[in-house]
Amino acid sequence: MSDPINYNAFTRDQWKAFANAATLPLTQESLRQIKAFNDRISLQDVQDIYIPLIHLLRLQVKHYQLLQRDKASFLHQKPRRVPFIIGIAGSVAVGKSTAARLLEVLLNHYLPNQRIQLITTDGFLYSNQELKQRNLMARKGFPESYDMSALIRFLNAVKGGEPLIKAPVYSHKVYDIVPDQFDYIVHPDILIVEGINTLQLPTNEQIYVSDFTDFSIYVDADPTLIESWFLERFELLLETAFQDPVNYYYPYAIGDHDRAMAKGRQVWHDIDLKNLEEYILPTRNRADMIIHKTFHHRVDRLLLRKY
Ligand SMILES: Nc1ncnc2c1ncn2[C@@H]1O[C@H](COP(=O)(O)OP(=O)(O)O)[C@@H](O)[C@H]1O
Ligand SMILES: CC(C)(COP(=O)(O)O)[C@@H](O)C(=O)NCCC(=O)O
Repeated sequence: MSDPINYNAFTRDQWKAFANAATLPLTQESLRQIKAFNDRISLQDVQDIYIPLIHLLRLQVKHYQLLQRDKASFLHQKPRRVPFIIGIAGSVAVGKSTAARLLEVLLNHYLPNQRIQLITTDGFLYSNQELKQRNLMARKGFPESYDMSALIRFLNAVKGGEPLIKAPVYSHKVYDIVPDQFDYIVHPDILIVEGINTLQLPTNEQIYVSDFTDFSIYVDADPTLIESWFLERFELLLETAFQDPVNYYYPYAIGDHDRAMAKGRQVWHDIDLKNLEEYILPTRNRADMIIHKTFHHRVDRLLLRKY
């Protein structure tokens, strides 16, 4: 497929040249934080791909904050910090949460005066109990499985500057919403919102998640590769989180390994790939930036919206 006309496309080598020569090196502590959440992340990718991206984001944030200040002055309002929201979209298992956490560490390192917080839209999925009642257990991740109006209210509260905002929490470990557990959003300057639906058009709402995001990133890869990342993660989870008797996949974790992997392939094919093809991929060309990954999660191309 040819590139859409409203994007500039860059190879990895072209993109890495945009790194600022005066960039501070990462400290041992930041490197430790990156390795702590995923020791397979390539530090070459951090250097070549993510550091130039942080510089671009720094420009975006600076101009956004100036614009908010000037707008308040035009409207004779008291200036206030309006959070800048970064949306990260893409398929299940493409690496959104890994990219989001990496950006969080790097933004903390390179923008030390800004308060950075991270949230995932999984928390706005209906609970398994609610999904079962609605006959949606096989549709987890599809648009109708999220409480989109709660997500929109949450984002509106963040932008509106409410002092303490609660966000529900989803656990991959138990495969469900965790009752009575919340993430607390407290006056962030930058909020990263990661989730498959951050670029999606709503089914019932008048407002989109993307009405609240100031820079959106779509993490892209060939579906065959994403399937292999999904199955690798599934296999790892069989040995770890799925061993918890309350986990949805527990019967597979304690049963025959081949049967469990066949289940993983079926879930990928019938649920997550279907969701990718029908609802996620069609949102790709709404992103400000598309990060394309190839084998071993190596980023090979980037597309940046021109206007
Ligand atoms: N940059 C990366 N380098 C190495 N492994 C990665 C990278 N990004 C993601 N992964 C691995 O790919 C799988 C899916 O990533 P994850 O961030 O959980 O995806 P998502 O949030 O999109 O579902 C995980 O096993 C994760 O460890
Ligand atoms: C909760 C999710 C919709 C979100 O996915 P994520 O991008 O966080 O991996 C997904 O992990 C999921 O549970 N999909 C339903 C089918 C399955 O993979 O079990």
